[in-house]
Amino acid sequence: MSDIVFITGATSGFGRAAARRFAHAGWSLILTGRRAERLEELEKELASQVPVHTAVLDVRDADTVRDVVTALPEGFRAVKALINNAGLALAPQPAQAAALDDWHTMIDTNIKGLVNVTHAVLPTLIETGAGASIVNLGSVAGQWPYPGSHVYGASKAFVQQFTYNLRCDLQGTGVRVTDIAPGMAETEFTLVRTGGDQSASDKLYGDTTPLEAEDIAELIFYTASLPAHVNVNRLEVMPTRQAWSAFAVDRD
Ligand SMILES: NC(=O)C1=CN([C@@H]2O[C@H](COP(=O)(O)OP(=O)(O)OC[C@H]3O[C@@H](n4cnc5c(N)ncnc54)[C@H](OP(=O)(O)O)[C@@H]3O)[C@@H](O)[C@H]2O)C=CC1
Ligand SMILES: O=CCS(=O)(=O)O
Repeated sequence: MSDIVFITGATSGFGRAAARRFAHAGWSLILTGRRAERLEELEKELASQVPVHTAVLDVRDADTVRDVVTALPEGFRAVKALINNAGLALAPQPAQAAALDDWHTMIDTNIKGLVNVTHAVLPTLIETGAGASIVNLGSVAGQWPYPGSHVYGASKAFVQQFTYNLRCDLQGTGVRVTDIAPGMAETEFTLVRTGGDQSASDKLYGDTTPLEAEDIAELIFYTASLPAHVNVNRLEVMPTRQAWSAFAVDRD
């Protein structure tokens, strides 16, 4: 029987690229996200290669998360890797100009959503034992502050600390936990962050060489397919052409 991976946010970006990477390696796929038509397209693309189960899932809805996990069909229950990828940034403006709703949406998705899915899948991962993995998508924003990151960066700092704390509690179960923290990667991320501003997205990723979804998918797959005794705690990765900036000073 093939290994089984459960991916949140499989309809775009890293999640969709990860689905293709795991399929290439012969894993069975549980693909989730809110956009049903995208899930159908991906299922059509990959179902000739590997068994695929899709479920429309908003990670913010803890009851639905629980139902989807409980209702996994025979052949998809023994999950070996959970890829907690669903997430988003909103409100690129400074904190003082951001809408409270946008802050709540980031907290509900990036923190509570990730917690909802982890809590629901954890018993299965513990049953799987040695070689099982949780791969959480954090961000460089969880470690490094920058203007306009406010709640987004703070939500990713949660992801890092939750990852480390899970490691402590799961010691002895065989379940590995990793925080993958990418820098700038060209996906639909900036389109979502800017409320659909394609030119802002093109500008951010233009005239440089950002990471691609496939780069992160490769790291996700690598982390989850290492020998069972190896746990990558955190992987921070940037494009070669991205680095940190200087401290900002307010002058007269
Ligand atoms: N691109 C980047 O520069 C970086 C991104 N990240 C993180 O990587 C992860 C993936 O982002 P990326 O692929 O770039 O962005 P995309 O916008 O391309 O993909 C985001 C995915 O998350 C899903 N998603 C969003 N909200 C929800 C929700 N409430 N319930 C379920 N699924 C949801 C979307 O699916 P749907 O809309 O169908 O629900 C989509 O599949 C995110 O956690 C992001 O914060 C981290 C560092 C860098
Ligand atoms: O998480 C995404 C990368 S960044 O926009 O915060 O640099």
